[in-house]
Amino acid sequence: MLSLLRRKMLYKGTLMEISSSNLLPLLLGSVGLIILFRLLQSMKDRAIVQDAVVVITGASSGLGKECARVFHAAGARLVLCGRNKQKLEELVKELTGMVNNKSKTHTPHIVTFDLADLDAVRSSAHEILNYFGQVDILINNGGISYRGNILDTAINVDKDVMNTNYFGPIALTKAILPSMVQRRSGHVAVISSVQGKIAIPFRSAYAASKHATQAFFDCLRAEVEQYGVKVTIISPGYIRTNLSLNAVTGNGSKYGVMDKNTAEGYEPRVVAEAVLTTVCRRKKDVLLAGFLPTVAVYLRTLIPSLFFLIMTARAKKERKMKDN
Ligand SMILES: NC(=O)C1=CN([C@@H]2O[C@H](COP(=O)(O)OP(=O)(O)OC[C@H]3O[C@@H](n4cnc5c(N)ncnc54)[C@H](OP(=O)(O)O)[C@@H]3O)[C@@H](O)[C@H]2O)C=CC1
Ligand SMILES: CCCCCCCCCCCCCCCC(=O)OCC(=O)COP(=O)(O)O
Repeated sequence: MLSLLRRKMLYKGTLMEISSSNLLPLLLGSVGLIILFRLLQSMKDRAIVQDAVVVITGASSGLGKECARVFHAAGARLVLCGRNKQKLEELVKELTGMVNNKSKTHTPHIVTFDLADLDAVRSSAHEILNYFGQVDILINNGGISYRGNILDTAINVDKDVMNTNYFGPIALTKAILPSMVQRRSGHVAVISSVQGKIAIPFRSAYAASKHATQAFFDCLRAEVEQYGVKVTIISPGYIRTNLSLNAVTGNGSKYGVMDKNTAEGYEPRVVAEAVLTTVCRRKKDVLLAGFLPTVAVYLRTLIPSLFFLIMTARAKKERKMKDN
């Protein structure tokens, strides 16, 4: 007992010595080590992406556009997908005009198709494979949101949202997957949402499409791991993009409002960089959200009755605000 006490004092004595005379060099050394570690990790990430064929859907705006910037800078051979050819061409112009001293960069290739048109999705996948011979990383990002009350929403709106957010991405994945399995290599990433893990009122079609996405890609991960194909699901909270402006309402019209939550959301650049590191580090499932949404996700699993109460109160509050 006595010897233990003495050792403790000695330990404390050493600490005191360090804190009084050597604290600054120790701190500087630790910071230096952290910086070196980060630098080595980012070099490793770049090496994975350098020259890789990376397909990004929804590359014409928001998160997809930012992912294009980040992956291009890291040296990827990009395939930029979307419906708007002009916007994609402007992005290619911007990317090819960028000066990059860190990586060898490539001129991106454009493929236009509507994710809701499954035949177009399949033929575009074949076009990409014919052109590049392979896809190393597929980033299923393109999507649309929804604002509406279930009672007033036409079933065609639910179908449209499901086609764009779920059937389109899974059709693209299924068309590209056999070539990945054959090569015993490839990575499928999907941008889901916090709403793929919890359902919030007045987002039924969107939350349903993201829950389906989570389920499909969880199944896929388990099924293709043995073939060397990796699957990553990224579920962000609000991001400052045009998502709410482009959202569809219950009667199929455009919502056209920049919501406060969206405007105050994450910078797309921050999320795009997280997508790069998440994919490079082969993470399986990543929630990119603040404190409250994270608590809400845990609450949904651990105390569902409380979560449902909170959501009912939220629906009541939102309806009241709309009525006033
Ligand atoms: N912003 C946010 O708060 C959050 C967004 N997300 C997810 O991030 C992803 C990207 O959205 P974000 O950047 O925010 O929103 P944007 O509206 O800015 O971008 C959506 C992209 O998807 C494309 N797209 C939409 N519909 C179709 C379609 N039918 N066929 C082909 N492409 C289509 C658009 O291309 P175009 O119209 O030019 O064809 C556009 O490039 C989505 O999956 C979204 O669910 C997840 C969590 C939070
Ligand atoms: C301390 C205990 C309190 C616990 C309270 C927890 C309940 C808080 C509710 C939080 C709800 C968060 C919703 C987040 C939604 C989100 O981030 O969605 C991302 C999107 O995909 C945005 O799409 P949208 O079209 O809805 O803008």
